[in-house]
Amino acid sequence: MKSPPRTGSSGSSTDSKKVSSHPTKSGVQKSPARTKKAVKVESRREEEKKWQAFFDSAREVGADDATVLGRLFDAVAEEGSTKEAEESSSKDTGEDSEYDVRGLMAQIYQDLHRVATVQASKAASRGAAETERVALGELSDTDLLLREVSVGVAGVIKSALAHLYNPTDPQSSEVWDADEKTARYSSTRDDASYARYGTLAAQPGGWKFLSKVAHSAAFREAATCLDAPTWQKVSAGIDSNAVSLSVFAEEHGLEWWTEPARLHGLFPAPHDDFFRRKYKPSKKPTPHKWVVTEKLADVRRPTFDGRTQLNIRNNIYRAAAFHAAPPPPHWPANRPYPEDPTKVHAASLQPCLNCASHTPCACAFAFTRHSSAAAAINPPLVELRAYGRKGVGVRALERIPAGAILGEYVGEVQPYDYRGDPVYALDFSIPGRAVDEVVATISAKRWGNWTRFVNHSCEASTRFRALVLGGRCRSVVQAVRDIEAFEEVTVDYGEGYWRERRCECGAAGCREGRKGGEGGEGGLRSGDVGTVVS
Ligand SMILES: C[S@@+](CC[C@H](N)C(=O)[O-])C[C@H]1O[C@@H](n2cnc3c(N)ncnc32)[C@H](O)[C@@H]1O
Repeated sequence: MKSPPRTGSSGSSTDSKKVSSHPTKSGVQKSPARTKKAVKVESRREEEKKWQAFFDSAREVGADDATVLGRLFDAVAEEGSTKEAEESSSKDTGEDSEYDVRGLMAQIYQDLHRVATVQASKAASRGAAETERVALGELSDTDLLLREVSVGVAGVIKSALAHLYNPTDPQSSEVWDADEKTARYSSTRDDASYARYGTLAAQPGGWKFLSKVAHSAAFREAATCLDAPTWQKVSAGIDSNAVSLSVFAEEHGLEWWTEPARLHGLFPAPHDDFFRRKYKPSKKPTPHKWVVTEKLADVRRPTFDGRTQLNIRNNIYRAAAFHAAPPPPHWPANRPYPEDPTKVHAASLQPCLNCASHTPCACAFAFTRHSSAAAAINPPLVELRAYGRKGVGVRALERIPAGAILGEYVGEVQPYDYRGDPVYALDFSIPGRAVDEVVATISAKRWGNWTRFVNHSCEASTRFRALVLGGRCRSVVQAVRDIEAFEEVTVDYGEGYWRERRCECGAAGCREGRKGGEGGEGGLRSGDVGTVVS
């Protein structure tokens, strides 16, 4: 970021200092705690993998609900007996075998994202050929997945209605049959999920929330399969993230109202109030439009200087902003000025990340969530969230692996000495040249994307990296280590940024603690922002 302001996006030439120069990164002070934590995280990941594989097999295309549930129950029973054996041996090591609530929560966000994406691709491909195939009974994987989801959502809503009609006797086998609009006997009435869904629906805004979260298979499976104490923990997680989950579903364009609308006639007053507003099919998804407030209880739009901050995909260059500006001291002699400094002029020092060409090319980032291609942006599931005195920050909603490029830092391209943005201005130097050879400023105070909200930490989880792609010089945000789900994503703004400000990152190695000490403010050079650990 601009240190008071001038720091800089890191150039490759100075990439590797921070980790080794940071005492706490050596792991010496923290190693016992970290080791224990690492073991726990690893076993949780293994557990996650196992469950994912098993959910995938249980959800194999074409399996009907009864089959899927049958497999789930079998697997849970099997899991139970293995766990018992594991628990008796883990007592020796003093480790607990707690249910991974965090992993489940992350899976719910992933499920909602996946369904929204599949719905969107389905909507985009709706055409004569598709209609014909469906008429012929040739259902695609997408159709089958969406069908499975709507059956699941309808099941959740009907169960919640059943609880509503008969809440007092959870063991009663008389249930409300939504299709026949009558009470009938069911062998599944003792399924705890009725009361669990019913309780969620009974809260203010509950039907709407339930209709959204019901799109997650992990949520439905948890509500059906978990024992009471575990469900209590899970529902606490769901309750405290209800606003976040709800906004996430909306922002990703999840079409959540179809099933409740279809079952509209079953809702008794006053619950049918829920349908007063007519929901329209989703517009374009608009991720990162809202900030979830600190207690995760509400949302607001992000603002700066009283104006709403808006999202863009690419840098905005206005030639007029450069006409009166002097050329930067480091502007290459063989290049005309003014000119868009982010453009590759004739031959770039660094080759294109994708095609290795040094001359301008037409490559573009592949926006693919789990691609390992060098030129892929893996847009992570993240949300904007208020973090106390630090203001808006970014919360990871899934685990992000080290090395992933998370996004490009974009904004308005301004001259190198621009002073109109004291907060979001990022120094921009040509990739391959020294980071302090600043040739432009990327100002994101009004236009930008979620990366502008990444707060600083002296033990950051990402770094700024300057690179060339598709005839453009770019600053991207790249993970320098694995980032856990629900952890705040942070970056190091560089020493200069904090010379006249107070860092509140709270990291053990925070430079704030060294200020005024033994003159320890030196050390890291501007833009010296860590190395990728992969
Ligand atoms: C690039 S912005 C990050 C987004 C910003 N928090 C917001 O609300 O829009 C940088 C500003 O965030 C705040 N900030 C970020 N990291 C901080 C930290 N570690 N300690 C204190 N304030 C921080 C400071 O106000 C800083 O000028």
